[in-house]
Amino acid sequence: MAQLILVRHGQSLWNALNKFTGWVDVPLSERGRAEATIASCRLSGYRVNVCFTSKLIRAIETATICLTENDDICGGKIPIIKHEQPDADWRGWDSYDGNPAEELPIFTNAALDERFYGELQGLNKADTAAKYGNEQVQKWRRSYSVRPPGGESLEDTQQRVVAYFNSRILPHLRAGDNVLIAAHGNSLRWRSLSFGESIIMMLDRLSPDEVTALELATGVPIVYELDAAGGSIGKQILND
Ligand SMILES: O=C(O)[C@@H](CO)OP(=O)(O)O
Repeated sequence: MAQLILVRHGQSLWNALNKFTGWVDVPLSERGRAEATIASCRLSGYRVNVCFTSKLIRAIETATICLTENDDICGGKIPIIKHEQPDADWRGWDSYDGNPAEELPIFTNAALDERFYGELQGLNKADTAAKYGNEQVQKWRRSYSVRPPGGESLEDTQQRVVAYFNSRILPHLRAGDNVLIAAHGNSLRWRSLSFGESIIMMLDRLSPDEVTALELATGVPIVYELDAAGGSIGKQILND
C-alpha cells in the first residue's frame, strides 16, 4: 500500500494580487512560503520516497519547503531536483546519475503545470469579470470544456496530467513508493485517474459539475491511501 500526497502550491505573489497566472512563472509570496512550512509540519510522521512537481517555481518552492523543513519526510535523504525537460541550451549542467540510498528525487515536468490561461494571463480576475461579465469569466475559469481565449480548457489540462500520471507516477505507486505531487489548482483538479486501459482508480467519485466546483486551498496536503491496484481506500485532508 502506498500513499499519494497532493499539495497545491502556497499562495503566489499573483494569487495575492488576484491575477490570472497560468504558465507565468511567479514565485511564492511570504504567506505562500509560510503555508508550505505549515504543510511540512502537517506532514510530520509521513514519509515520501519520490516527488513530482510542475516546472513552475511556485510548485518547486512548495515541494522543496515541504521536504526540507521537516527532516522525517525524506527519511534523512537529500532532495535533489531533476529536470525531466532540460532547456534548449542545456549542456548537461545538472547531469548526475544520483544515489537512491542517499537522495530523494524531485522530478519537474511541464505536464503538471497550471492550466495555460492564454490571453487572460496577467489580467486581474475582478477587472476581467467587470469587463466580460461574471458568467463568462466563470465559464473560462471553471467549465470543463470551454477554453479561455488562446488557452487550455480544464479537460485539455486534465488529459496531459493524467497521461503523465499514468506513465511516470503510477508505476512508483504500484511499486509501493509514497509519492508527493506539488502542483496547481487546475492540474490537481482531477476527475478520475485511469490505470492502463481501464479506469479503475477513481480517487474521488466526482461528477463533471462537482469537479469544476472543487476549490483546492493553497498549501493544504491531501493524502490518499492506495491499495495494491492503485485504488483509493482512504483520504485525509491535512488542514488543522
Ligand atoms: O490564475 C491561475 O493560474 C489559476 C490559479 O490561481 O486561477 P483559477 O483559480 O482561475 O484557475
